[in-house]
Amino acid sequence: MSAIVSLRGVSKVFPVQGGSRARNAEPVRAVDEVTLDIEEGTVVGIVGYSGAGKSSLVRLLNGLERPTAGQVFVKGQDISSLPEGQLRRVRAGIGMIFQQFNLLKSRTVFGNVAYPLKVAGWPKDKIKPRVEELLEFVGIADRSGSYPRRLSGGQQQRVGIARALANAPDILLADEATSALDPETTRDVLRLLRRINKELGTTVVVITHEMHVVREICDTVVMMESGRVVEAGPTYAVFADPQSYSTQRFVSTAVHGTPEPDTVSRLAAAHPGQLVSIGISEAAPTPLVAATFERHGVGSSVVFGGVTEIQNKILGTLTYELTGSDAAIDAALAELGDVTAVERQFPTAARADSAVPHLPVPANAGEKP
Ligand SMILES: Nc1ncnc2c1ncn2[C@@H]1O[C@H](COP(=O)(O)OP(=O)(O)OP(=O)(O)O)[C@@H](O)[C@H]1O
Repeated sequence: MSAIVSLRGVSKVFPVQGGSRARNAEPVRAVDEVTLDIEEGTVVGIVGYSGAGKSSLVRLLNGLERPTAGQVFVKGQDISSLPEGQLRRVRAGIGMIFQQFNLLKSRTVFGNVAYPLKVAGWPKDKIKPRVEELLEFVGIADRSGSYPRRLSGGQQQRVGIARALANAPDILLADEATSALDPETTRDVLRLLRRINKELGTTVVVITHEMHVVREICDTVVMMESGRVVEAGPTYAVFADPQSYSTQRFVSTAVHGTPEPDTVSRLAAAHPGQLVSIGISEAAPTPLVAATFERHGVGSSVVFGGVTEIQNKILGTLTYELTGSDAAIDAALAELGDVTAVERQFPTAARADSAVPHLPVPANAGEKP
C-alpha cells in the first residue's frame, strides 16, 4: 500500500481577527504540526470534538487552505505552494460531500450531477449517459427530474455523492456527511460510501464526531485534539485499546457493556455470586473466558453486557456472575487478567448499606450474547 495523501509537519495558524479587544489574543493554531499518511484505497476516519481542527485539516488536503508550515502531498505532488491554476486540477481529483448537502436548489437532480461535468468541459452527448450511470450507482435514478426540496435528506446526500463522483475522483472527502441524517438513513449512506471504496477503489476520508460511523466503515482512525493528532491506527486496535483520554471517551460512546454504578447495585441485589466484568476481544473471545472458568471449577453466567463487531472482529465487555471458592475464582481471574481487562464489580458503599430493593434486572439492561 502507498500513501495517496501525506502531511509532513503541517500547521495552519489563523491570525486573530478584530480590533483592540483581540490585541492580546493568541493566533489560533487550528492544525498543529501534523504528520500523517492516508493509504490509497482505504477508508479513514478523522475524529475529534468541535474545534479540534478536522475541517481545517480537510481544507488543507484539497488545497482550499495553504499551510502556514509543512508540506501536503497529494499523489506524490507537493500542493502546498502550487499556483491556483494547478491546484484546481488537483481539486478535480478530490470529491467532497457535506453535512448540509450543498445542492443547487434551482437545478434538478440531473442538473446538479451534470454541473461539475459541464464545468470540466465534458461534451453534451457524454454528460447524459454519465449522469444516468451515476444516479443508477447511488440508487436515485427514479428522481432524476426532481428538485432538491422534494427529496429527503438521505436522497439529497445520494445526489451530493453522485455529484462528487462525477469526475471519477481518487479521493472522496466526507465532512460530517451523515450528521444531519437519521440512524437508518445514516446506515444506508455509510453502506454506499463503503461500496464506493470497494467497487471504485476510491480513498474515502470521513470527518466525524460520531464513533459509530467510524466503527461501521473505517479501516483506520485518526484522533485530533487541539489541532494535533493524538492517536492514529487501525480501527479495531484503537477501539480495543484506546490510549488517550479523549479517544477513550469517544470509544465509550460506540462500545457499550460496562455497567454503570447504579446497574452494578441492581445486579448485585439480584445475583448473589461475585460480579466481574471481562473485556471480550480477539485476544479473549467468549469461549476462552468460559473455558478458563470451567478449568478452575468456577460457575459462570452472563448477567450484563454488550458485544459488537468492528472490522469483522468481536469487541465488548461482559459481566459474569461467578460461583465457586474464592481461591478458584481468584486463580481464574488472574489467568484472564494476563490477556484482557478484568474488573471486579461491587455495589457502591452507600447503596450496599441502604436497603437495595431486590428488583429483577430489566430485559433491556444490556445485550446478552
Ligand atoms: N478561517 C478561520 N479563521 C480563524 N479561525 C479559524 C478559521 N477556521 C477555523 N478556525 C479555528 O480553528 C479551530 C479549528 O476549527 P475547525 O473548524 O477546523 O475544527 P473542527 O474540528 O472541524 O470543528 P467542527 O467539528 O466544529 O467543525 C477552531 O478554534 C476555529 O475557531
